[in-house]
Amino acid sequence: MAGVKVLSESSVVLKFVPSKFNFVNEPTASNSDSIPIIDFSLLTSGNPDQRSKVIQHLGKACQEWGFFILVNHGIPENDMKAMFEAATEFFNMPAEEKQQYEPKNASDPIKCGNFNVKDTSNHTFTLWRDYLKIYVHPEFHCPLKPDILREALLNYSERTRKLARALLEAISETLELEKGYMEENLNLESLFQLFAANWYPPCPQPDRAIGIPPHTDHGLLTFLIHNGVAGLQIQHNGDWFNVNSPQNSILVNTADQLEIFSNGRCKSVMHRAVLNNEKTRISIVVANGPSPDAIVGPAQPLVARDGRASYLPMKYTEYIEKQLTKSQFNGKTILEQMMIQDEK
Ligand SMILES: O=C(O)CCC(=O)C(=O)O
Ligand SMILES: [Fe+2]
Repeated sequence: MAGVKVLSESSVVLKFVPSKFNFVNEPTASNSDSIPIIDFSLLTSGNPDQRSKVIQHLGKACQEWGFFILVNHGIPENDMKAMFEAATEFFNMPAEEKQQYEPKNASDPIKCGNFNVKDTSNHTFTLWRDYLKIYVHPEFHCPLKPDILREALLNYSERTRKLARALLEAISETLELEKGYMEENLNLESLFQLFAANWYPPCPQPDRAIGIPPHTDHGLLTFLIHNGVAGLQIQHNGDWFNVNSPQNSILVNTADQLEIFSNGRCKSVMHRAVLNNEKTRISIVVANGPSPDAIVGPAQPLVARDGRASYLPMKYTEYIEKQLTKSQFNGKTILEQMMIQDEK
């Protein structure tokens, strides 16, 4: 498990992508001025008029895009920097040190390596990315090295957890659910948090490989920050868009459990990470889900309003397990399997 980073830094200059990475990519994406931007500070300290406008805007962002750029979110820049530093130190450690985290079971709390997936024609390929994934809540796990990782991660997971709960409360309001309904039903006090650091080295043929192919995330809300190198693309009404975000913003996407809970109102956005041939891209991702034990189905008041449930309920841990063990890039996604077709 030498990893893509080692491969890209070896003394042999790579001109072509080795065949195991080959993935037929359709990298075309446009820029858009309409990707929603949400000012978090107006939710917490705006006047009532400002606040109700942000709530409206937030509801629209979740329903139409399943994605928004969060600014003035209150997480100090230094806390984000600390995460990039710790992740860089981790990826820079010798292979022997990282080897202990090579995945043995899909549910191991700390994993690192690179990832093989199957494309739609059942052909296996490797992603142009090294990753580190850690379960950080309700149980906190952390590699012993590098030393700086533990404190940075404890702090960042706590801050993002608070932010996730505040945003979910606001989203609950956009769904016109009673205050506390989502908190209680999904037991957000013990919300599940998965931390991931993604390392995408420069790629000699960026359109012959991919960082992460199109997928949706399994939780409620995913937070992503990156080192200033673009690469995230999202799908909207069938077209792909580049996400160009202001410095220090957090990219937030609505994920599968929120689509299910909202009975289809919030959209779990399809997204992918593309490569470039110049710069290493690093992304720091926190996936926030319901409590692992929560049974997630459409919220009852919404089912009553709609006259039907559009998704089947499932325990969240089972959902994660299904997604981890079945390649979602091949055939029906787990989310599609949960949908109840309209009887017409
Ligand atoms: O690095 C990115 O831009 C995308 C990461 C991502 O989608 C994920 O980790 O689920
Ligand atoms: Fe993702």
